[in-house]
Amino acid sequence: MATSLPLAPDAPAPQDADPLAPPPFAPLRTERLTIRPLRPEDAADLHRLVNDWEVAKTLARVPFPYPRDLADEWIASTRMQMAAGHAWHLAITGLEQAGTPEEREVLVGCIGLTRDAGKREAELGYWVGRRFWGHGVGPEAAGRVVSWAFANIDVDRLVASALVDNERSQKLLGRIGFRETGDGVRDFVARGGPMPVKLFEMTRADLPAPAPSATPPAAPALADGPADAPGKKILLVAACALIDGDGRVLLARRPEGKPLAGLWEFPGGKVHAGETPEAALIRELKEELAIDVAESCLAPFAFASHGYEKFHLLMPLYLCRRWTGAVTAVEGQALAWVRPQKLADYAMPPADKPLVALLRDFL
Ligand SMILES: Nc1nc2c([nH]c(=O)n2[C@H]2C[C@H](O)[C@@H](COP(=O)(O)OP(=O)(O)OP(=O)(O)O)O2)c(=O)[nH]1
Repeated sequence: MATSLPLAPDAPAPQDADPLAPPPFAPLRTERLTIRPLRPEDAADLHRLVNDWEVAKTLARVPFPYPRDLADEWIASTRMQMAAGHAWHLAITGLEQAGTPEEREVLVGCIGLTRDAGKREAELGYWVGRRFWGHGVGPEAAGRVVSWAFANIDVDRLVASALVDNERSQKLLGRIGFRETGDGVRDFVARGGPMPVKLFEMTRADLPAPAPSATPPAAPALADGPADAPGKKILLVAACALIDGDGRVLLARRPEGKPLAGLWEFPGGKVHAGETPEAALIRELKEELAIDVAESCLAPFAFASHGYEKFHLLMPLYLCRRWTGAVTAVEGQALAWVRPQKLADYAMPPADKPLVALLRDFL
């Protein structure tokens, strides 16, 4: 169990909801678990599972014994914090007697992320009820939440801590991509004072690589690679800055499961073998945004040339002010119309940085 899951509503939910906060939380599923917002009717089960010394002693902010009323208060506070985009404290549930007529959902534990918007990071905490220990619930739930977090909330780093004597939790963090960064001390309410902990962190780069997609192959490498990176293939990607009548630029958020998930990008995609960049862009804009663009409306503007770890990206960027159809997030991706001066507020892939500066000056 990572220490920092607060189960006492000690911080009032901020009133100033962040405009980048995601929409209402859609339950996350794994092979055996569902991770969803806590509901008032979870209070009795939550209280029974967490009011257990073996669980409470590993959690920094959980009192022991845990008063029954606190479970109700805590659940109510989690809903406000989530609505404000400040913290996501969620129920981990599973199915008992799955596949039988007696099948029912049971609360297994809780998992939470608390965001520090200023630092673009969030802290992960979790616990699992004692009767569910030893079944891999922790890594299954935590791995899923970590992948969701990088794709959906504005963070570049996740942090966590675990008591020095809680090796099980330390191993779990390592399994899902966290790296140990040092030692610290945390106050543990139930222990009555400070306790030594190990500190952990992970960035987007520590996420396990997404499974390869089954899309048609990109255009073959144009050259064996630039001089600074022998052997690196060149990946040709066509991208577009769509500009609306108010001079705002469309950004799309890379969805969970893709490399660089959670970063905002110019719509577009890989140029397939035999395609021109313009044809690729027209296809991608139709597939991703349901709009029709004529080739004559694509104005070449600039290009990005950037060395990623496994390939070198060559990405022409076009400007487009005319299209037909309403811009629609066909793949469920988040979209944002952004004023050129505000583009730098959005975390984008490193290749895009020079393009953002050029657009700001040009538009
Ligand atoms: N579309 C787009 N891709 C970008 C930008 N900046 C940047 O580094 N890239 C990189 C991310 C990816 O490595 C690559 C685009 O590949 P992708 O996988 O998203 O392309 P795709 O839409 O064809 O995706 P898929 O069908 O293969 O899943 O280019 C950008 O602003 N827009």
